[in-house]
Amino acid sequence: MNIDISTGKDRAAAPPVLRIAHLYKSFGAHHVLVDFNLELQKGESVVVLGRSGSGKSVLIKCIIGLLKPDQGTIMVLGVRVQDAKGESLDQLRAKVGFLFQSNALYDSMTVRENLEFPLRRHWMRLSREQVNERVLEALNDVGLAHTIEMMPEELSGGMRKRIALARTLILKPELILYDEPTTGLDPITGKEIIRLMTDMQQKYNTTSLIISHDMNCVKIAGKRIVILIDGKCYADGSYETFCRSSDARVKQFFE
Ligand SMILES: Nc1ncnc2c1ncn2[C@@H]1O[C@H](COP(=O)(O)OP(=O)(O)OP(=O)(O)O)[C@@H](O)[C@H]1O
Repeated sequence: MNIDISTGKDRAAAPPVLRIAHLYKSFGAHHVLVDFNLELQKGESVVVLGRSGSGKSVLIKCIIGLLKPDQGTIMVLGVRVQDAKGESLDQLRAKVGFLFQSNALYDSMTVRENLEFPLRRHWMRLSREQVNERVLEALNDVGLAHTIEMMPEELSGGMRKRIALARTLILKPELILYDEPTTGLDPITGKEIIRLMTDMQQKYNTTSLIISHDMNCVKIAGKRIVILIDGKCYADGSYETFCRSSDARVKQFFE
């Protein structure tokens, strides 16, 4: 049996939410991802840790279909991302949430309108009342119901990150991809965001893939950590295991 360290479940029992097999991506002679492999089961939270320029963003862009891999397979919820087009790509995108490093809020829209936007795009059949309920639930989840009529520019960086998280959660995604979620935040606010992410992951039993080089993020959110070195999954384990590692390339992150 292949037991998952974060959920205690047999990895082989259910199909993975995300399966990346033999992924290669180069830019000219620069080989960024070289036979990268990773599987995430439902409910898992995995942090991909890597130095600046190691290929974390390239990895996430390949997963969401923004970059085309040179070789390999990326399966998200049973769909091969490289083959998904039109309606099937749209359906897949509704099930995968993405928290951008920049938050990507619309500055000309209120918080309410920012949250309604993805709902209107993917859940067109919801009534006005249902939309209101979903917006309020998402805002309550992140503790910011009082900001509903505010503009993004009136919010602090930490609040904007929370609103961006609420906007991701509103579609109740099965998989959430986080791109450096603590960038630009002070360490205390950063920790609050990570705790909120882990609370939400438990509440909705979502699967999370977080790319980061913030060790607070790794410690709090990463029950399972994958270290990206030389374009590969160099090591896969827990924070505690890596803290005890004698491998110099692992130790450089955990010392
Ligand atoms: N579109 C592109 N064209 C050419 N090279 C690219 C492109 N996108 C990324 N790269 C290169 O791929 C490498 C990995 O970039 P990537 O943005 O994935 O790093 P990262 O691990 O996310 O770094 P950071 O933590 O600093 O954000 C870099 O050397 C980068 O210059």
